[in-house]
Amino acid sequence: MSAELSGGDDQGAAPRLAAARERLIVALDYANVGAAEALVWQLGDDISFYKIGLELTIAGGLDLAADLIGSGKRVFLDLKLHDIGNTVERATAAAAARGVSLLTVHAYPQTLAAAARGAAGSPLKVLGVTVLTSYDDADLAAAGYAAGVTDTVRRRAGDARDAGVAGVICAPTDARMVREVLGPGGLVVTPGVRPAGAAVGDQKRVASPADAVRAGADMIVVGRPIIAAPDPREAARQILSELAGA
Ligand SMILES: O=C(O)c1cc(=O)[nH]c(=O)n1[C@@H]1O[C@H](COP(=O)(O)O)[C@@H](O)[C@H]1O
Repeated sequence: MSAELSGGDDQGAAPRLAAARERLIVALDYANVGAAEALVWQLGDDISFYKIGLELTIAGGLDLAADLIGSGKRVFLDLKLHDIGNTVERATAAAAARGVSLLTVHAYPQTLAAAARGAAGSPLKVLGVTVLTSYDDADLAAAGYAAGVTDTVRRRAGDARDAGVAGVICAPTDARMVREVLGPGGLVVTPGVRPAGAAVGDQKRVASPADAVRAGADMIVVGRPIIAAPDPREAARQILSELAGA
């Protein structure tokens, strides 16, 4: 273990690092299971929570989800469901039966309510996606929405709260406002996280890991800054250190 992660003589470092590990979800955004498995192996005990999204699910990621859960990791199934209520409810129940910890649906009232029904009685936590972190006001306008990002995120966070789902996905730049809407018990998860100097790519509403947590995020989702780094393990460790100091 690196000196930075072992904490040296600092007695409080180990619990802070343990808390940081609870906050970091690594997005396995790969088109094949072998590449995802290799990264999980490389990251080892540093990472305990992985996100499986659309790309990896299509490539066979549901079997990997089962393997990860079997080996003691937690899995966030990021399918961003949005369909008629019956379909969303049944798909959510199917996700719950697989033992995943988190599932995304788009934060529309009908969809949220259906997902809440599907997850009822299970430990699965449903997260409503408010406004994608790759969107800004102009993108919402282009999609036909009259309201801008801030008002839309606030409204959708309120809808998620009212539907009784566990929480929401939002940009780190929205986290403070969303925390006020959800209250202390709501789960605030933020992608769009970029350590200093990392390429922003297609994300438009971003903040650093430490700023995301200071703004109220319970957990952050990080993909390319780790998985596309020359040394993913070192990149993950630097983010953990930043979170531990936040
Ligand atoms: O639901 C998500 O996880 C999500 C919502 C959102 O608004 N923005 C967003 O980037 N994500 C996901 O979070 C991850 C971010 O990846 P990077 O931009 O590579 O860190 C990707 O897997 C996205 O699918």
